[in-house]
Amino acid sequence: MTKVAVFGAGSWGTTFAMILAEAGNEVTLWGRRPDQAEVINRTHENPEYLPGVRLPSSLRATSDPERALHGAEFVVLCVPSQTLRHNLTAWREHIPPGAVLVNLMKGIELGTAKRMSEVIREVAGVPEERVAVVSGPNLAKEIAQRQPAATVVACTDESVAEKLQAVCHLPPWFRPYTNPDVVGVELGGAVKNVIALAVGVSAGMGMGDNVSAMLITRGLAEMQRLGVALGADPHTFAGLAGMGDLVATCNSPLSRNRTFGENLGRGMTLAEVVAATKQTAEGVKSCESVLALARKHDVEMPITEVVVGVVHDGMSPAEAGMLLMSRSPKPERYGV
Ligand SMILES: NC(=O)c1ccc[n+]([C@@H]2O[C@H](COP(=O)([O-])OP(=O)(O)OC[C@H]3O[C@@H](n4cnc5c(N)ncnc54)[C@H](O)[C@@H]3O)[C@@H](O)[C@H]2O)c1
Ligand SMILES: O=P(O)(O)OC[C@H](O)CO
Repeated sequence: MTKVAVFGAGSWGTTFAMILAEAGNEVTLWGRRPDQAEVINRTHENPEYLPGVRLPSSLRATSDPERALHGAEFVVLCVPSQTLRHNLTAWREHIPPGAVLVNLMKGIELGTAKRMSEVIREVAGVPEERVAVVSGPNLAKEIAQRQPAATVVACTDESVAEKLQAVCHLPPWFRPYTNPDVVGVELGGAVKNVIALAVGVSAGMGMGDNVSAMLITRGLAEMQRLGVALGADPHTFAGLAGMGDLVATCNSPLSRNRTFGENLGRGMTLAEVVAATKQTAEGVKSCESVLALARKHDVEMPITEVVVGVVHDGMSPAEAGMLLMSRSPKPERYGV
């Protein structure tokens, strides 16, 4: 039995912990509130994030990081991206030597423009072969309701990726593929949230499927351009962690990022949308760090530019649309 600690008892952390427990691992789920851990242990439900979903009785919850980490071979991290550095700094002294740290988060750190695996390596002081990423079209609510899903497990050490793949493989429900391209898999997850905000804004403005297809396809081009500049394999973006997640997130009413954008497109103020958003919409903060990364590497990301404009700089959705549609005409494959 493999011992796994999952940090973050929100929608995805709880769902992934459920998959791991049902796959036969010994799983401890850490949440920051003791009352939440107590409710999970007593009722086998996480009513705040996954109401009505029965969790495996073998899944234990705790708010004590040392207890969660004791003997863990895999340490899965699933807190909001902007809180990772602070949290991991507090947890690192209890991480067992040799444990593999697994990133489930889809954000880029504000201020440093670092990917989550970079933050993990830096804070925990572990080499790249001990850091893995899991990312793909994985809307937590669908998976928690036992709809089938596939994902990508990435690690530069393919034997580590294969071990993690085996640990979270749960036929016929959850199917992980491996990929050595950590940079591409991680960027796919972060950039698709920014594009989902744009698609949401257009939907909120009453635009139809041509507009969303245009944003998804040109969003993919932005994602790939940035990825290639950062050394990713361009093929990764045609896979589950690129196109797959982009399509799922941009089209789904379950997506927090798409919904956030939709509310802005309908004319709600930023403050109203923030107040209406109860869960983590990573693109709202990460659009700024994705843009910083693009500028640092001299990569053009026009959709990301206007998303930052609308979300943070008071640009109106109509103005954003005008700016995108008034750009100079180009061949489709210009700069990818
Ligand atoms: N929900 C999904 O469908 C899904 C799927 C794949 C990946 N992800 C990614 O997983 C990550 C987590 O998302 P989620 O959906 O679980 O979010 P969520 O909003 O459902 O849950 C976030 C969890 O983090 C906790 N939290 C909030 N602030 C914290 C802090 N300062 N310190 C410690 N814990 C804190 C919350 O209490 C909650 O338990 C995000 O990066 C998201 O992009 C989500
Ligand atoms: O709800 P979102 O927008 O955070 O998207 C959830 C997942 O990342 C989809 O794969």
